[in-house]
Amino acid sequence: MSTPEFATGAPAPPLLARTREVTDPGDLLSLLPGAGAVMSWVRRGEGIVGWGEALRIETSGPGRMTEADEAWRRTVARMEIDDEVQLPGTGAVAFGSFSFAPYSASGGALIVPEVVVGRRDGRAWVTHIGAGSPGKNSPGADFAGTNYAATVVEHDRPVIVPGIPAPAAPATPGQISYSPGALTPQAWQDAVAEVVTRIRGGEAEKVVLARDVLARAADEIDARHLLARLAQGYRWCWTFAVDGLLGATPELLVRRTGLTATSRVLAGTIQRSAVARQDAHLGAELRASEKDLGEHALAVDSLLEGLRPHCESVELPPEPRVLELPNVLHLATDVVASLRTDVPAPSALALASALHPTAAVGGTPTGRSTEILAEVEQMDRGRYAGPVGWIGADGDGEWGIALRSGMLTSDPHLIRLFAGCGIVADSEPTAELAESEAKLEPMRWALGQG
Ligand SMILES: C=C(O[C@H]1C=CC=C(C(=O)O)[C@@H]1O)C(=O)O
Repeated sequence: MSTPEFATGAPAPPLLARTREVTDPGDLLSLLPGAGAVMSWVRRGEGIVGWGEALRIETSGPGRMTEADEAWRRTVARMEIDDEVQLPGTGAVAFGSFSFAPYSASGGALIVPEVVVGRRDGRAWVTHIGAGSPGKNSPGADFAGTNYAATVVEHDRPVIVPGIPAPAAPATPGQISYSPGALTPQAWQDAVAEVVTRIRGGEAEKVVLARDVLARAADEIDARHLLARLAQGYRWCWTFAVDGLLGATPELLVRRTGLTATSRVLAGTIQRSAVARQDAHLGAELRASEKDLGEHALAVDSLLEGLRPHCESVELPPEPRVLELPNVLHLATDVVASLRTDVPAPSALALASALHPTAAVGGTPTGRSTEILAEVEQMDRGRYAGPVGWIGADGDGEWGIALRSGMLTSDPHLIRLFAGCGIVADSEPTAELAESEAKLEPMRWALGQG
């Protein structure tokens, strides 16, 4: 399978994207073939999965998202799009993920898969993307190399599209052993204490401090096993996979649908107790916690600051609500905004670029807090806590914040897991370590056998 790459300044090869409605293909994630890169943006059974690489756009540096956005626009302008379904996620689609830090060696990538399968509001579709040579432009075009067998509904008559048999079920990774990443748990607690001292000294108001943990598996790690588990256990999160980064995030940086932008801001956390019925009081406790409300307000403010210049109106509830996940409860605010009509609307990716990093993953003020976390964490976060999601040909798309995630490495037995916690003046190192453990739980669970 070829993986064309091009510098963002170079002309993109012309591509043809063809979308057809199909009968329901069942669980989207179980369609992912074993070999090669897999892509996912799935929540509660809906969304898109993709595989193969028709095109890859790689960028780096502070302009990594805006450059990718421009390269995508140029690519789309030269594409031929034959889309009979016309829903968000149909037609030409690129999955993407971008580093948290501007100068991270991880940079960012937009990947156009060869095959995308999606489901939304009870309708399902398959998109094939390939070289748009003249012979492939006819309605009955043959997409060589297609590896998805689908029943396409054309003129109300099912037509079988040739393909290879359904993929075999992914293998479990076997026994897992964990070891500290950049900092041991004790060293990370010391780092939390240092950040608290710096915050009390007036250097910043809030700093989100992250840690990494290495998970080594006895057998090779199959991303599809992790994705299936995450989607099963964390249905209300977005189960994502792009370029080796995968996870189940509860936080939506921005979704653009036409002139509407929506966002789900999370900050302020309480761990759930092992016994669900002992949880009843936790939501009220979280909603009354001055520390958590303060952390949350800063995250909302940072989002609004980035969003307002692009909007005619912004709506949000006066108080955060409590979002219940299997491992933690979060304070959550859903924001809905109408984009300006007097200027061309920024794409979903351009909006993600304008909003990243919010104080849910960076801190307040943004500049100083991100300097502090870079000094104290002693690691490159890579793509963790950066924007992850997808963009369509019209600029609509969804970008989450890559939380509750792991990055596959060149060693097929090794994955690097991440979790971070908002640190404010009255944070307590032991409590923050426990909170980070709770945030690692989805990925630990996904690696498990159960
Ligand atoms: C940085 C993470 O979570 C953020 C999102 C929700 C709640 C958070 C908190 O309470 O600290 C964090 O701001 C993470 O999961 O790695």
